[in-house]
Amino acid sequence: MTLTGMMLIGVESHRGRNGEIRAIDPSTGAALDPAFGGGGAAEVDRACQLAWDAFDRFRETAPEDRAVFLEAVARNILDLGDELIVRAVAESGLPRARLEGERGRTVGQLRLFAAVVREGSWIGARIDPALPERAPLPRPDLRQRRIPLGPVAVFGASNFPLAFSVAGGDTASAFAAGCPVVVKAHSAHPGTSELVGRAVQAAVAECGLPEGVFSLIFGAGTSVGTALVADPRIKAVGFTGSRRGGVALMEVAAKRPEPIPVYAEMSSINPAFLLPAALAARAEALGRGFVASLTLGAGQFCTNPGILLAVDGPDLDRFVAAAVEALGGSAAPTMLTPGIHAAFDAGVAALADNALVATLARGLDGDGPNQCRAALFATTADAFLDDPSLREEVFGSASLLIRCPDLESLRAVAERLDGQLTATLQMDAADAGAAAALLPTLERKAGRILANGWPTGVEVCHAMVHGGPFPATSDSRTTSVGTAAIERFLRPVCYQDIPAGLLPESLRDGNPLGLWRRVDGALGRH
Ligand SMILES: NC(=O)C1=CN([C@@H]2O[C@H](COP(=O)(O)OP(=O)(O)OC[C@H]3O[C@@H](n4cnc5c(N)ncnc54)[C@H](O)[C@@H]3O)[C@@H](O)[C@H]2O)C=CC1
Ligand SMILES: O=C(O)CCC(=O)C(=O)O
Repeated sequence: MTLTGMMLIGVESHRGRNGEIRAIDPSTGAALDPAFGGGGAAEVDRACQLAWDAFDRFRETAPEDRAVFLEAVARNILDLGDELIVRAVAESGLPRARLEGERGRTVGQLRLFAAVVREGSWIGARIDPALPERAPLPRPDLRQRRIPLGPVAVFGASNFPLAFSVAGGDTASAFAAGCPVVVKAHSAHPGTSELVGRAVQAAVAECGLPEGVFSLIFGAGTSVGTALVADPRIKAVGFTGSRRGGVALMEVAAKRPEPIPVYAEMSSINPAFLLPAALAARAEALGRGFVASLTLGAGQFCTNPGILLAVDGPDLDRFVAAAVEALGGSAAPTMLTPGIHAAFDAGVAALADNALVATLARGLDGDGPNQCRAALFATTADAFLDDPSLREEVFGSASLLIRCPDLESLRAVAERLDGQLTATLQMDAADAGAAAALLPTLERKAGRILANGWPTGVEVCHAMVHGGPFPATSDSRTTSVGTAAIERFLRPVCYQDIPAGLLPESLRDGNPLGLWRRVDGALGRH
């Protein structure tokens, strides 16, 4: 498919006139063709109007029809074949195998949400039949279901050009809920975005859905994203990116005459606790495992293990020696964009220049542009508690070890951490007491707590929580990965004494959709 550099507004392809966006191949620094025209207020207005016009029809599509649509999107993405992977490699610097895996995850997510839509429990049907004879007051007939919020603005993420981008988890979960989607493409991968966007656009047409179910807009600065979030027809936002960008969009959403929810996944340093018995038993293996997780994908995961906490002593020294050796031999992969590379270098330089921080190891230097030279630093618990700058995320393969005098101080540091996507316990049976003492703190701080693994690698499943208190996300009540992500885009409506003919199918007597429903308090397929 020839890339056109055009935005997709409903069924139309539309050339933007607000400046040009060109992808950069970060491995060479070369600008890639074609130039993509940036959008403006007119395109945002048109896409939002189409999305609004599509909403009432799309939200009442039968579950089977919506599932078929999600599956069509998945199939069309696969049908793009190698062209998609080649373009994504060129625009992101990520290796082919990683992008092939990410495509599999993207398609798998869409299909999983198709299964969720068919299964139907997301509708949350509840029925409390009327009790006309109840004394002293009769009870009316009350029926509840959940409906989608409305059109959703989705911001593609730079670090997952497929799985967190145009047809990524935010879009899949919004479609599953019945929300039209307007995507603001990430300017780092406009070609990948156009290809996937065309796959979605084609699926909308194939399934006979209203054109406004999907639009894709480009924009180099912040104005397109700001206008989108401010638009009164947009009712929720999905975002993965920087804390600054996420907070800016939260403010735009909060200042609207009608504020809307923003589900922003932003910044997390993902503490890993190396507990004493685990260190004593396998310090060297832990050191190597940690470096493998830290350097995976040039550390460009929001789940990257950015700080380590352990009680100081000879076992920790063994861990450090193994980690230093592994990290010292680690190659320098290409980072996603020149901007992300510059931010990484600045973050590493700030740590290296901090008088309270020691540099333990640096990875191998690269010989091309935008390469990530991994870094491991160490500091003390007191220094970490005194200097808030040490709690900031350095996006890329950089991590800070906090040497604590004892378990009590390790807990005190944990207590001062900001909200996190993950918290990791490296523990053996003899660490159970220390782990139990940490757990209440970790539950308050993190969305996912894991033992004896590393936080990179997020399973897409029903029980996953990829979320957490601020600044990990803007709303700790939800997840952006896994089937529970659909909850973000739904709200309950109660129907009181509404005549049977006007009730939605999901709430009708006889359960025509065969849903699990809570009837008079009892859950069943009735
Ligand atoms: N924690 C995480 O998962 C991630 C964190 N990052 C961090 O973000 C930095 C920059 O990377 P990007 O991916 O470009 O993220 P970004 O937050 O700068 O941009 C993401 C998207 O939001 C839009 N945007 C940003 N600020 C905005 C504003 N004020 N108003 C309206 N729209 C706005 C951008 O145009 C882009 O489409 C990285 O160096 C890294 O520190 C990046 C990717 C993932
Ligand atoms: O590792 C994953 O699957 C998710 C990571 C993520 O959300 C991110 O890096 O932005």
